[in-house]
Amino acid sequence: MKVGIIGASGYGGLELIRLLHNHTEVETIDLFTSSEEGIIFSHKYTHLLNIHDEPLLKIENDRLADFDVVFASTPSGVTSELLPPLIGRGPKLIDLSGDFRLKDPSQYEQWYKKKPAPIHAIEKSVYGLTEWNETAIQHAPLIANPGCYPTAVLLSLLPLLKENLIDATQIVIDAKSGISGAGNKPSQMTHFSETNENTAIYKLHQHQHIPEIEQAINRFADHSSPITFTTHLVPMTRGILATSYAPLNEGTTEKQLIESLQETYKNHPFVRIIKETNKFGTNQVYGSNFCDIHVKVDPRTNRATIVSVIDNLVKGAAGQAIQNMNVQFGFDQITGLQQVPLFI
Ligand SMILES: NC(=O)C1=CN([C@@H]2O[C@H](COP(=O)(O)OP(=O)(O)OC[C@H]3O[C@@H](n4cnc5c(N)ncnc54)[C@H](OP(=O)(O)O)[C@@H]3O)[C@@H](O)[C@H]2O)C=CC1
Ligand SMILES: CC(=O)N[C@@H](CCC(=O)OP(=O)(O)O)C(=O)O
Repeated sequence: MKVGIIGASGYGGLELIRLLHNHTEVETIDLFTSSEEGIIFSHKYTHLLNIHDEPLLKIENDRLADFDVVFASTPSGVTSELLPPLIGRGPKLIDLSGDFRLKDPSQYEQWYKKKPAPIHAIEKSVYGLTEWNETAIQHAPLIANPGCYPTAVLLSLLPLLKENLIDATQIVIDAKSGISGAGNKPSQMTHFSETNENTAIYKLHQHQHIPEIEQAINRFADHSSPITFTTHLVPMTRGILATSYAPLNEGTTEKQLIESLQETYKNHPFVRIIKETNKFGTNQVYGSNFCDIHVKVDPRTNRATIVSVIDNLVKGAAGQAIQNMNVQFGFDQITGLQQVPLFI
């Protein structure tokens, strides 16, 4: 199949390239740019020498319409204009940005502070949390790939919320991300001298993933309480660790929590439930499409601590996008995504 990537030079784009090169069904990968047309890609990124020595292409709808699938990995506010004219013109569309995730356009305006996508396009888009929305993804013309934090949080919480094992009104989520989550554009926030030897909380109560997580909890687990969600930047390149705390509902045991997770994901190869562990961290999924989940009850407080880890660029972005492509095209979900984590 023929693949096009818009935003190829960004972190999500580079990860798509890395993973798609091992995909047995992919014949060609063409790379698009909004700012560096004609630049030889391997001159910009030496690690792609002898792999992508062709020039970057200008983004043009007629050209994009020829692909089987087009991935867009661009900043928010770009695909809301770029992709709607391509819906139904041929390629399956997979958007890694937040532009089509929120079903209520006023929420997008409020949290992203940008103009929302046209409502007809939002209505056609399907939320790409693969393990929870596979049937809809199969027929979707446009996939709204989930945010990195929501992927880690939702995969760990949805089974327990859906089965009413934990108190949905009292969820507190404390999440930490590596710096690649902020993309390749340098900023004050990601400057080495301000991130090295530092851990910082950011976007307190204002993070754009709050409404995305709440929307998905409502949709897939039928609870509508607001969540407390905080994000932290830690001095590492990749990885997200999300720790959620929730009181147990009457009668819930730790065994039930573990069994709920195991049962939910028994046929899902990328979600691993880690039963016993003293150490649980982002390096156990680094470079892979796994989401690992661990849950433990504190009998002193009767609260559950639910921890999950992903690689933000793989399961949190490019890997899940390719998993969704596999579902759309009827390939085995693991095709191209069997990388063993780079532990050390
Ligand atoms: N980094 C992460 O861990 C995750 C990111 N995301 C989301 O995925 C998207 C991409 O993220 P990421 O790769 O990190 O971002 P980057 O900033 O690293 O890359 C974005 C790329 O988009 C292209 N671009 C910029 N402006 C435009 C424009 N106006 N039109 C077309 N293309 C444009 C640029 O390439 P060029 O100048 O060549 O056009 C740039 O390289 C974002 O929306 C992000 O929020 C989602 C999950 C995780
Ligand atoms: C470390 C870091 O800055 N991470 C980004 C995650 C970006 C992302 O996935 O945002 P979208 O919803 O726009 O896709 C953030 O917290 O905003």
